[in-house]
Amino acid sequence: MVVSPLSDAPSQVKPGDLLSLQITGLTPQGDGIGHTAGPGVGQVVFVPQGIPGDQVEVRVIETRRNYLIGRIQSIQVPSPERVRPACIVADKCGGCQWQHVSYAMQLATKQQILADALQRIGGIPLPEPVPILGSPQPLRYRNKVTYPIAQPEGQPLRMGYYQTGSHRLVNLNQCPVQDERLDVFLREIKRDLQETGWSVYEETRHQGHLRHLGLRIGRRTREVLLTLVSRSRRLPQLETWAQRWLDRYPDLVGVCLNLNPARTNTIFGPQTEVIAGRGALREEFAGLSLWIDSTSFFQVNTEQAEAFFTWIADQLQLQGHETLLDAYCGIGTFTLLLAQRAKRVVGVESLPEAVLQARYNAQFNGITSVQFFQGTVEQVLPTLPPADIVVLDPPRRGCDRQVLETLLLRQPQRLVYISCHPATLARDLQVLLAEGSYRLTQWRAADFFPQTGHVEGVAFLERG
Ligand SMILES: C[S@@+](CC[C@H](N)C(=O)[O-])C[C@H]1O[C@@H](n2cnc3c(N)ncnc32)[C@H](O)[C@@H]1O
Repeated sequence: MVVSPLSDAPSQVKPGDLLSLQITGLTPQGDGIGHTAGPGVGQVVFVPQGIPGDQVEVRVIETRRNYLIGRIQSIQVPSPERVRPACIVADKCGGCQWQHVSYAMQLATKQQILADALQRIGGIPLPEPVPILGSPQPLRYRNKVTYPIAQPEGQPLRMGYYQTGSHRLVNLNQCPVQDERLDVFLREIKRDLQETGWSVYEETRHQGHLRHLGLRIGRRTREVLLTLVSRSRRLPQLETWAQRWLDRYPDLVGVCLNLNPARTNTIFGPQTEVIAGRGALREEFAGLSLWIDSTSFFQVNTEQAEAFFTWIADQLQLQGHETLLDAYCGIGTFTLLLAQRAKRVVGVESLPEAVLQARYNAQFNGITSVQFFQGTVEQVLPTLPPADIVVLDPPRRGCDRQVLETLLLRQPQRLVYISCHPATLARDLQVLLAEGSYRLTQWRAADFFPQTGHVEGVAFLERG
């Protein structure tokens, strides 16, 4: 039965019904949003692969209390923003969600996602649309990839990304969002891994060894670091294979082994050893020369991180006499950039190996006006002398409540909150703005992950 949305009452829709819909919204997960007719705007229908502007006929495959899920049967009128995906497995691979959406629409949607979070979760009225900094490259931007490996019984070894919402691997031979110089490693190392005869990890039984292949590239230096993640060291002739790869690829500077014996979805385990070559690659970033190892956090989109961090530093208009605290500083990427413009910068980071790299990077670049502390921001912040400006760049879960309370107590003149998750940014801003001691002076979105629904945001707060 085809149900016209104009005559349809929401409660009557059943699995199997056909609906004719106009798609008006897009979720970060890549689902189009439409509405049935009915009282008010009708019932929400999520339509995988639908995009705003599409007129579609969908088959209802699931009915829930508050929404329906429909599968596209036919696109009656395609949206002008619908584009041909750059990737041949875009409809299966869970790596990207928005390959079929024009880059202009991706940016506009990300602006809206950040605005919605700030307004609805943070209760922050926004007088104007949120500006956004688009990525210099919408494709071929990733400097790092980590591929799960699988080998179903009697079949060739597979390597790629999981299908959306599952642990079924989509086998890849190239990926249009990763640096093109990594494609050859993906193809040829996969072939070699099959030849090694190493047993591949099987997650349901927690058996086998080889789990992931990690690749990282210095976009400016071309240096590549290859990391195998394994449940144990039982990979016969690993050293021979590692040396063979170093001899074969002039840009490959090191082969590492990360041991992850746990039954977990977390990719890296706590221990990494260098099998051949070096354990870190060198990269040029905003006038700095950085050393980056295989497992520490480094922004995945080098050019965009450089543009965004430089823009943020420009907005601060540092005069050279300020003291700053860079909380959640990773390997000191932003800390060292800021140190070139301020009197003194302190970085705080929980991962010991990232702190070691940050200290080494400071020394390597001849920067003496920085100091790095290892520990959680919650623990370390109360012990530090006051800073004029505090930069926060926490992981997706946002700041610990204790961190926000310490900041409200200490009241630094300015706060800069950089975030990779609009919902937690909005939640934390609401706390910081609640008492009226801070006001929001500027905000902006940035696209670090084109072809996906992820969006970064930054908010500037000033005391008084
Ligand atoms: C989003 S990254 C930002 C890194 C850095 N600002 C950059 O752009 O390269 C967040 C960092 O916070 C660290 N981290 C996570 N929780 C932390 C905590 N409670 N205290 C200190 N650092 C933490 C992570 O190890 C990671 O390096």
